[in-house]
Amino acid sequence: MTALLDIIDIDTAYGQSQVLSEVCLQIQAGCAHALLGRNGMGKTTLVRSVMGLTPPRRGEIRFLGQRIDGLSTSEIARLGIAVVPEGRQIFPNLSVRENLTAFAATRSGAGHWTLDRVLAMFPRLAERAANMGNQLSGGEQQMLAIGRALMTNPRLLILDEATEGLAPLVRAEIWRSLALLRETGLSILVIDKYVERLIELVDRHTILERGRVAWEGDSGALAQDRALWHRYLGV
Ligand SMILES: Nc1ncnc2c1ncn2[C@@H]1O[C@H](COP(=O)(O)OP(=O)(O)OP(=O)(O)O)[C@@H](O)[C@H]1O
Repeated sequence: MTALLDIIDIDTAYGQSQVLSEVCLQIQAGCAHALLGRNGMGKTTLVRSVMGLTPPRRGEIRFLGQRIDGLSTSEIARLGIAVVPEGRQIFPNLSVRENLTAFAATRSGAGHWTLDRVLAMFPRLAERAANMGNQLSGGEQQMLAIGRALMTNPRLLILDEATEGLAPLVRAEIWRSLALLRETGLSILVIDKYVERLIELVDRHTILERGRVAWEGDSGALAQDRALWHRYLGV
């Protein structure tokens, strides 16, 4: 079966500084995958490699069988990969509704997300639909960033530190939304540090250690092996 995303043996560098070495990661359609590792281990760089922002120096990246390393970021996004970046990056001077509709895309066979559906998923955003981006709390901004990514009707949603800096109750709300998204069959790659929540949410995990894959396996195996958490995640 062709994988949805297939990262094959990539090396990625910033100038002289090589950050990723021989990284492989595969996500099947309909699956959720977590990318784990301590700070600075190369998780965001992997996302940048996939999106063509820092293309790999070696190796291949395939999406639905098609090679995407070498394509521009906008071409990759048009194929159906949406990223919710670290730091959210919503438009402060647009309303919630405008932030969402500015990104709407119709792609047959993928998702059919509409403004109404996104607002039904995030009732807090529905209440604040007319508010400006800069009037939202951190959690609401994060929901808006996820909603905006959904409006592109992605085949793969990538979330980089979606719960970073949020209060525990808001974080719980984001985790609930991600679980609902999973139930819709959306494929997800999530970077986060809350390994217990990730074990509940996703099917498979890849742990990066200094830019290399240190471990790969399913939630059952990661849940049982606390030594892995300690060695690679510092928890
Ligand atoms: N634009 C850049 N230029 C040079 N080096 C960079 C750049 N961005 C990141 N790095 C370096 O690459 C390494 C991996 O960073 P990356 O952001 O991918 O890690 P991460 O696992 O996502 O960590 P974090 O959780 O802190 O975001 C780090 O040593 C970092 O200093």
